[in-house]
Amino acid sequence: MPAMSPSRVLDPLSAASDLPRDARSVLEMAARSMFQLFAETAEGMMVVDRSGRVVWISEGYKQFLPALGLKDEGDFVGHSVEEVVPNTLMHEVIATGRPILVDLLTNKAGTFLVSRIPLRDEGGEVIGALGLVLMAHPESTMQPLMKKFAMLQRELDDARKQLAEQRRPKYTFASFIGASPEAMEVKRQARRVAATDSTVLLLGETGTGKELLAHAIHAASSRAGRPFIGVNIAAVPETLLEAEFFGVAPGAYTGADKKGRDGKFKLADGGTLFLDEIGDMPASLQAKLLRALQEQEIEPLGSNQVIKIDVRVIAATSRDLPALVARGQFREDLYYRLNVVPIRIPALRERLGDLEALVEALEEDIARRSGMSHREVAPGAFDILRRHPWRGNIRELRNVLEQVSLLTDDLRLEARHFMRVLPPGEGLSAPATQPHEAVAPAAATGAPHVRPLAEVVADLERRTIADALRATRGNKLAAARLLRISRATLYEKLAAWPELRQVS
Ligand SMILES: Nc1ncnc2c1ncn2[C@@H]1O[C@H](COP(=O)(O)OP(=O)(O)OP(=O)(O)O)[C@@H](O)[C@H]1O
Repeated sequence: MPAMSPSRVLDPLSAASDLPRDARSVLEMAARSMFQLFAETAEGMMVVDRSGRVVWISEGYKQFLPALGLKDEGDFVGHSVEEVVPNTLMHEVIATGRPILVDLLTNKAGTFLVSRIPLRDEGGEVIGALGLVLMAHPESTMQPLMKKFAMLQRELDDARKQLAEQRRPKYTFASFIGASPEAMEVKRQARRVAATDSTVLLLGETGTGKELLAHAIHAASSRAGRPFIGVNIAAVPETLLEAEFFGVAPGAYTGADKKGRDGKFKLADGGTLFLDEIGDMPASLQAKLLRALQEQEIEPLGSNQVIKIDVRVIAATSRDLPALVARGQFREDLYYRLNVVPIRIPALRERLGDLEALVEALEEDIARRSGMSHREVAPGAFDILRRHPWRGNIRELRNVLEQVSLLTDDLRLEARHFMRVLPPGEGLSAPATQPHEAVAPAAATGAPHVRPLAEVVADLERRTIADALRATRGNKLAAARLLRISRATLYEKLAAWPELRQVS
């Protein structure tokens, strides 16, 4: 059977017959040159008729004949394509009229990246098909690409796993240690609210376990399989808060944020958003937050589109919100919107019945994490622990246990060990240290007792920050201004002295 000329096979664009002659000839030329281009650039090309018989092959295709066990073109053209090309799907393309644009064909000649396109007559009926070998042996040519792809895929899987790990609730109700009536009441209220979708307001001094409880509520809710996203409002600079909450639309900024960025509300979609230190929410953003809570929709910065979200909010504060409302520093409507289910977590000094269980659990956790041996706290030491005011609550208790464990190798922690880190009369109301107090006469020797400089400086810093917080009635932004430091720096310092967060 003679090879068919390309123009007969590809009678171009029957639909163009009613075009002006010029336009029609341009289209015909285009079709012909496309055919020419494919024939020359593809590694090989063949045309089969409607019965699946090969009617034409390109020069390039001839290179594959020996590997197919054929001597020359005569052994190929005129034969059924299924007979000469094992595993071909050309007949399927003819039967369905649907192209297979990219496929891998493997047979005795090797593996080929191929493309198969049906050919139609003027009436649209399939009259044959065109087969292209785009790439021979792609497994070797594309191996570096495949390797890179596999590596990127692995990295993506790892990152996804890590993210899921981070978003998985860290704590459950079992992590909230305490069996005192006060602790049991907190757990009862939290369990009850976990079964609903209500907004929760957790109230309590710093370190009482508000964040822990927020995780536990999320873990016990129907949203447990979705993200838990936390934002510490006080720790984010005011100018960045809006973007942090609501996200940034693509193109709103140049540079790093050009592509846009999802805000915490969007990231928490379907799950729980924990707003820590809600009392520090700047007035400028309170209205926007109220709208997000009420309408369950947000508007990313630089966009004029609203996005629907489905987020359960758990807010927390150690500050006196009604007092902030009374002073006009917190919107009343936002306060009522947040105060749907308030849960007050008692301070550690109000539930000293839990002290032993907490010490036991925290000691175990410290030993596990640090690799140090497990320490036992002697009964006598508990007298001291019970007398301490614990302004930093369970976080402070944990820090004290950690400090004492580091100071001694003794497996039993006695009162004397704790006395080294819990000085008697410890209290924030003590008068501010004057610089000369760094050198005080040592009672026994009469020689001056010189304290390490870093200790004295830290002490002074702590008291000055406490003074600033007292002067501003706990308003951290105002305190930072008084101290002429940034809000972020103030929060860094407060992380070291959490008990100061209560000062107001
Ligand atoms: N009932 C508890 N049982 C065990 N550990 C607790 C308990 N409460 C708090 N903790 C531990 O104390 C530390 C402080 O808790 P958390 O961060 O939840 O307090 P917070 O009230 O959110 O503090 P802040 O107001 O300063 O953010 C954490 O290490 C937490 O695991």
